[in-house]
Amino acid sequence: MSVPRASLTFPQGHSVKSLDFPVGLFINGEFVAGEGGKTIEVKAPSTGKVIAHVAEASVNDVDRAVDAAQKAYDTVWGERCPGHQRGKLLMKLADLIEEHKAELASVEALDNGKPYSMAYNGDISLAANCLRYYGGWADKEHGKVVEVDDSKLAITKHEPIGVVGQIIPWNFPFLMLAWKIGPALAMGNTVVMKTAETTPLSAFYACQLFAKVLPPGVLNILTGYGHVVGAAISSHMKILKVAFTGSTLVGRQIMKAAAQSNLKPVTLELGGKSPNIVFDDADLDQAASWGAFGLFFNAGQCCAAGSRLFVQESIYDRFLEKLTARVKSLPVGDPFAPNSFLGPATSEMQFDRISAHIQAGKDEGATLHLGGGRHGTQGYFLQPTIFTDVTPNMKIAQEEIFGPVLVVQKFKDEDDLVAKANDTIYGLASAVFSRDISRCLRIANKLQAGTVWINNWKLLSLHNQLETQMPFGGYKQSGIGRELGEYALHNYTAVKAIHINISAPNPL
Ligand SMILES: NC(=O)C1=CN([C@@H]2O[C@H](COP(=O)(O)OP(=O)(O)OC[C@H]3O[C@@H](n4cnc5c(N)ncnc54)[C@H](O)[C@@H]3O)[C@@H](O)[C@H]2O)C=CC1
Ligand code: BAL
Repeated sequence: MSVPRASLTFPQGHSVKSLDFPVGLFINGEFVAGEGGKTIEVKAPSTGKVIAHVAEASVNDVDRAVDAAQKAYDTVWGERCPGHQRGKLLMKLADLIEEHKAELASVEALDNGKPYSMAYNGDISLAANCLRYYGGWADKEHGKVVEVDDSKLAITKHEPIGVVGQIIPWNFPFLMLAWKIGPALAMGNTVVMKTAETTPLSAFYACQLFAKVLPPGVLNILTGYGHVVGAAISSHMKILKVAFTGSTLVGRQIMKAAAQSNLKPVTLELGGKSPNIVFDDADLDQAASWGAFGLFFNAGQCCAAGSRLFVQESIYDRFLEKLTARVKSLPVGDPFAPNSFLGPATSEMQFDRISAHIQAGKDEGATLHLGGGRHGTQGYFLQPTIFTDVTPNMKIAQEEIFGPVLVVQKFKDEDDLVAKANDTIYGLASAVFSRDISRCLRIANKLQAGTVWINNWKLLSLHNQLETQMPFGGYKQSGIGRELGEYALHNYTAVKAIHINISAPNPL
C-alpha cells in the first residue's frame, strides 16, 4: 500500500512556494500507510478547501507503534542511552527545527489558520526552545542521597517510565508536540503520540527531521480519531503513562480508560475560563493592551485565554472604551497577509461551537457590544466579539468558548471580585492589573488558578518569549499535573528508593 503524500502550495509572494512530503503514520522511523490504506481529509480553515489526505491509524496501528516504542526503549533509549547523549539529540532536533522554521510555520499557518508570522516567531521558535531546554535537563535530573542513619546508605534513582502515550490538540499543533516530547524523551521514555485529526501536517513534516536524528521507534507519530486511536492509547496495557491536552470532557474519558486498564498515571491539561482583573488604580492602557492580547491571540483558541474580564465599577466605562478601540484595531484575515492578527477558527466544528455560544449570549440577555458574526465570505473567520451586561450564571460566563469572544463583568471591591473570579469549575490562569503590588499579591494568593500574571498576560507571545522554565497547568477541572519547567520532568520519571545496608544488625 502506498504512503500518502501532501502537496501544498502557498500564496504568491510567500517565501515558501510549495512543499511535498509524506503523510503516512510515522512508526519505527519510517512512514507507513494506515491499516487498509484509510485516510483522513484535512482542510485549510482559511478557505474551507481540502489540502491533503493523511493516513488514518487504527487500533492495530497503535499496537504496531507501541511494539516499535517498546523495542527502542529496550535496546537504544531509556537507560541504554545516557542522558548527555539524549540531550545532544534533542538539541540537534531543535537546530533542525530552526533550520526549517519557514517550512514548518507555513504548514502550520495553512493547516491551523494562525497567522504565519505568529507561527514563525511564536509556535515554531518556541517549540525549538522547548526541545533545547529539555535537552539541557536530560543529564541533570538526578536522584538523591537521603539522610537516614549511619547504618545504611539510602539513595533514590530517577528512572524513565517506559513507553508513554501522548495525545495533543489542534490549537498549537507543533508547540504542544514539543511540550510533550521534550520532557518525555529527555527523561529516557519512548513515545507514541496522536496528533489532532484536523491539524496533523506540521508533525508529519517534522517526522522527516525526527528520522534524521532519533533512533527508529523512539518517537512514533500517528493521526486518527480520538474515539479510536486516542482511546486505544489511553487504555493500552503496554503504555505506562498518558499525557493529554484538550477538552475536560475527553480528559475525564482518558482518566477512566487509564483507571480501567493498567492504572497508568495521567497528566491532563484541560479547559479554562480565566479571569482577567482590572482595578481602578491600573495603568489602563497597559491593561487594555494585554486584555485584548490575552483573549484574541490565536483567535481565542487558547486554554489559558483571558475570557472573563472583570473591571472595577469606577473605571468601567473608561476602560471599556480603551479596550474596544484596541480590539477594533486587530486585523482579521488571511494567515499569510503580513499584518493579520486573528486567523479563522481552526475547523468548521469549532466555528459552529463558537457561533452557538454567541447565540446563547444573545438569548440569555447579554449585550452584544462588538462583533458577533462571521467575518468575510470564505473559511471559518469570526469577528472579534465582546459581550457586556453579563451575569455570572450565563452560559457565556461559565462555559469555555475557545474563540474570539470576551465577556465583561463589573466588580465593586476585592471581596466581590474574588468571589466572582473563583466562581468557575476551571482554574487554569488569571491576571491582575493594578499599580499596587500588595493588592496584586493579595489577590494572587486568593485566586484558584495555576498561573497568575501580574500586569501582563503572557503565556505565549509573538516574540518567542514563552517562559519554558515556568510550570503550566490547572487547579480544579483545568487539569492534573504541570507541563513545562522542571516540574514536567516528574511526569516522566519513576523514582526508585534503594536501601544499602552498611552496618545494620541482623533482625533475627
Ligand atoms: N486545553 C486545550 O488547549 C484545548 C482545549 N480544547 C477544548 O475542547 C473543546 C472541544 O474541542 P475538541 O477538538 O473536540 O477537543 P478534544 O478534547 O475532543 O480533542 C483533543 C484531542 O483529543 C482527542 N480525543 C478525542 N476524543 C478522545 C478520546 N475519547 N480518547 C482520547 N483522545 C480523544 C482528539 O482526537 C484530539 O487529538 C474546545 O472547544 C475547547 O474548549 C480543545 C483543544 C485544546
Ligand atoms: N494548551 C496550551 C496553551 C494554551 O492553549 O493556551
